[in-house]
Amino acid sequence: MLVYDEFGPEKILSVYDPRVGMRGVVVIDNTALGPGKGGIRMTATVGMREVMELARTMTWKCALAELPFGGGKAGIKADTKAMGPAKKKALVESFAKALRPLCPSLYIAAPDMYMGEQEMAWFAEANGDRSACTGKPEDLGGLPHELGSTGYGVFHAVRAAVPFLGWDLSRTTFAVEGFGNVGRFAARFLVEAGATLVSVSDSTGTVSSRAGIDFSVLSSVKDETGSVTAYASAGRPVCQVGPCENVFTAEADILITAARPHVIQAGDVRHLSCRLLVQGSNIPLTLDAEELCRETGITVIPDFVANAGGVISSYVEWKGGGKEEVFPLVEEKITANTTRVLQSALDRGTTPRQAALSLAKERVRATRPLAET
Ligand SMILES: NC(=O)c1ccc[n+]([C@@H]2O[C@H](COP(=O)([O-])OP(=O)(O)OC[C@H]3O[C@@H](n4cnc5c(N)ncnc54)[C@H](O)[C@@H]3O)[C@@H](O)[C@H]2O)c1
Repeated sequence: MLVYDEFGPEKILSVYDPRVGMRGVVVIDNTALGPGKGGIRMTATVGMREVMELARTMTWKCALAELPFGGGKAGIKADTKAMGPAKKKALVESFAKALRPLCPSLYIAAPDMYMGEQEMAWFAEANGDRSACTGKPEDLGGLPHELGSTGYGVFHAVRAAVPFLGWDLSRTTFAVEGFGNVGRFAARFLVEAGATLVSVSDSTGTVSSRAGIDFSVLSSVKDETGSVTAYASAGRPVCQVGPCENVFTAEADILITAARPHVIQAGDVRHLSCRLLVQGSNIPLTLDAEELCRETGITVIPDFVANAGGVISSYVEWKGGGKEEVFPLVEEKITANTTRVLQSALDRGTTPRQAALSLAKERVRATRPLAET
C-alpha cells in the first residue's frame, strides 16, 4: 500500500550508476524525531513501493521505542545469487557514494536482506563517514548482529504479555516459525525461562513434539544439517515432521513468527491454536487477520513493538555505546512498550496494533520534522 499522508514520505531519492549497473532507492519517511533509520536490502525485486512501506514501519518502530530516529529504508535492485563479492562491493560502494548528501544527517543505514556486516563496512568506507550506518564489524565500532538483540526483545515481548493472559511463563508451550537470527534467539531465551518448545520450522519444513524439543540438540542439528526437520531423525521417534505451514497450527500457547511476511490471512485465523501471537518478523499477518485474532481471543503483539530490539541495538552503536548496554535497554524498552500497548488496547477496545499506532503517532506529531527546523 502506497501512503502519502501527514507523516511522509519526506524524501525519495532514486539513484542510478550506469558505470556499475547500480539501481537503488532510499525513502526518508519522517524525520520529526531524528534522521531516518532503516536497513538497506539488496534483492532482485525491491522497488519504491516496498521501500516506502518498510520506511513507514521504521517511523513507528523508532517513535514507539523513543529513539532519536525517524523512519527510513533503502533498496538496491540486484540479484545477489547471480554475482560474486567484487560485483556486490562495487554496487554497495556506488550506492554509498550516491547517498553522501543524505548520510548521516537525514538517513542512517543498517543491514537488511542480503546486506550484513561486511556490506556495512564497504558502505561506511565509501560514504566517508562511519556514522552513515550501523551494523558494522566490531573493529569499525559496530555491535554484532549475532548478539541476538531482536530475539531477546521478542522474548521480552512474550514475557510482558504473559501476565495479561494470567499465565506462568514456565508452564507455557510455544511454536516458532523460522530458526534464523530472530527465531533461534527468541526460542533460546524462552527455553531458558522454562517455556517448552513444541514446534519449529525453517525453509525445509516443520518439526513438532508435544513432549518438547530439546533446544541445544535442535541447535546442533540445524548447524550440522541446515534443517530443523533432521531433529526427528536424531533418535527422536515421537516427533512429527511436516510442511512449513504446520508450525502455525501446532498446539501451542504461544506462536512466534520469525521468517516471512504475509503468512497468516484472515481465513487462516480459525486454524490457529495459540492464544498469544508475537510478531518477530515484519507484517506476518494481514490487518483483517489481526482484527479477527482480537475477536477470537488471540492476543497479537505487532511487529514494530516486538521486533524493535535490532534498532535499539543500532541506537547503542550509533551513540558509541558497548555490547553491555544493549540487553538492558532492549529489555527495558520492549517490556514497557508491550505493557503500555496491551493495556491501552484493553482500555480502548482496539487491536494492540491500533493502540501502538496511536502512541507512535502522538510521539511523532508532538515534534516537527528536521526539514522544518
Ligand atoms: N534480524 C533482525 O534484527 C530483524 C529485526 C526486525 C525484523 N526482522 C525480520 O524477522 C524475520 C527473520 O529475520 P532473521 O534475521 O531471523 O532472518 P534469517 O535469515 O536469519 O532467518 C530466517 C529464517 O526463516 C527461515 N525460513 C525461510 N523460509 C521459510 C518458510 N517458508 N517457513 C519457515 N521458515 C522459513 C529460514 O530457514 C531461516 O531459518 C525477517 O522477516 C526480518 O525482516 C529481523
